[in-house]
Amino acid sequence: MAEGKLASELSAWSKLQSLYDSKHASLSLKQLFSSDVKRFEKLSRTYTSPTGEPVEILLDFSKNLIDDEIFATLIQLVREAGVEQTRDKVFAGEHVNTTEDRAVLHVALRNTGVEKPFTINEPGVDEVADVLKHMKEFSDAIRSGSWKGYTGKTISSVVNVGIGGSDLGPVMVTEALKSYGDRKIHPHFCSNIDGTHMAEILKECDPETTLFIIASKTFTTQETITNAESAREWFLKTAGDKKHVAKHFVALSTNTKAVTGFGIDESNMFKFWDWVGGRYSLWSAIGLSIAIYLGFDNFSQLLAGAHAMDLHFKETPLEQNLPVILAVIGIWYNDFYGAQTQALLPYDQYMHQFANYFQQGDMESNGKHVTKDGKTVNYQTGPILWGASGTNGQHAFYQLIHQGTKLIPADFLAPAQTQNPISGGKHHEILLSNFFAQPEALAFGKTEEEVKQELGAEASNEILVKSKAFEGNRPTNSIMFTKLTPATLGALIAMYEQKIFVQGAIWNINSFDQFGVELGKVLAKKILPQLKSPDQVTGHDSSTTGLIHFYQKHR
Ligand SMILES: O=P(O)(O)OC[C@H]1O[C@@H](O)[C@H](O)[C@@H](O)[C@@H]1O
Repeated sequence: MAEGKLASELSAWSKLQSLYDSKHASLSLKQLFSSDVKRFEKLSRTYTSPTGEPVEILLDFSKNLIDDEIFATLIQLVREAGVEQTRDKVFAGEHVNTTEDRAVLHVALRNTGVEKPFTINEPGVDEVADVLKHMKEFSDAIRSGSWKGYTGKTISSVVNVGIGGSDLGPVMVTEALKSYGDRKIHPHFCSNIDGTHMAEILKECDPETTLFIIASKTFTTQETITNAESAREWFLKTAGDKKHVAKHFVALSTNTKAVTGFGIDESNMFKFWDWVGGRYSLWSAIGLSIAIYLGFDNFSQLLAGAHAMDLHFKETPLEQNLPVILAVIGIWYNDFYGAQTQALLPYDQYMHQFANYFQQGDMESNGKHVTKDGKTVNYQTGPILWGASGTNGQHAFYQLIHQGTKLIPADFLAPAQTQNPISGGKHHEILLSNFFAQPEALAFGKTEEEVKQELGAEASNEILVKSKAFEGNRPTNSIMFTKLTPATLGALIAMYEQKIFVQGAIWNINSFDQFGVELGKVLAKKILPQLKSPDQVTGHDSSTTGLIHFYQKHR
């Protein structure tokens, strides 16, 4: 076990460096495939959910710049870094979030009412079932119409007011599982402090039929509290009496005092615990808007799908373990090839928020340069994560992935079955043909010879030949699943969560704090009162002062 060590001090790390040095110039996907007809068989894994609804996920990682020796050494790195021991500490409720002295137990949120639950003894874990029950009762009441607004009408708009982890998960999941949603209920998500966000949402809502869910782990986040106050002001303008707030405002939080201070009744508060990180909280009470929109059964399926992936992650040998494989492939490019980014490219329109969601999940978790022992790392940590849904990305940024100067490892994801087989399934076949074609083109490219053959008479135009050639050898993972069901989505999210965990454990950083977001918040609070007049603008550099003065002149 590697406590206290930088990843670069591990012997597998040095071995990977020398493998990179000796092999990278000659590693060719074309050659790797032609020399081994069983490459796909060897370098792909099928996940079958060990519990719950049947979920099948195929991870094909054969189109990566690895051979047997590199893959084995990457797995050795996981062992040497003590990832399995750290994983077991997480599941045992040890305080692996050391800077905040907290357990990290989002796995406990999806561990209730499932087959083969883990035994986790941490205060609060025994309350999970009660909160889920409360969420079920409440979401059922909203959906059935038995919960009435202050004038006796049923609820038709639900506005989740939250930001970061209290927004992105519900936004992504309600979009991804829209085909399971109740179209009589319109979900809205207000996150930005920009008044435009709330103002535009309120234009679509009626105070008599709108429920506001104030979602904030801390209940101190400036954006959320300000948005919540404005929503309450808007509501009271019509409703008049403050007693009506109880029918239209509920809170999701760990902070009872601040919730009741805001005027929300404790019985309308859905609690969670400090061992739930914001970016891992969609499984908690933060998922209330999901449960209302999809129904509690679908929400439970989402949780059960994630639990099944947790079981796989905890119990499957490293070489067969999906999150582990994704993690080490990512490290290979991030730390040895110098790749700066990682693209997530789902070929499913419902997943159009997936990359946005994991921008917080990955970048807030692993955007750290200090190890758990306070040392500064001498290697790259978290990648820049980005992406968009296919085929839209193809017509926008794929040019750079295919022919640009940067190496962009990319995960392609797609369902075998569409939820919308319009025009006899024609759309889905076209979509999937693109999903299959892009990784193939990226891996194998097109030689100048092939271009010349195609060009015929124009083949003597050397510039054209060079411009039309694709060098290939650009790595991808392809991830296919049967259909985007709630359980499948739960498994996919958990798979990436655990991938992020494995990478953080190898880099020996704390993936569960986020102090990097604090400084800007503090400075903004200092600046806010200074905006009133130019003579109050003090204590800044000339650039910041100049910008504030410009605003004051033109407001
Ligand atoms: O849920 P809260 O407490 O309002 O926090 C919202 C977000 O606040 C941000 O500052 C944090 O970086 C996120 O991790 C968090 O999700």
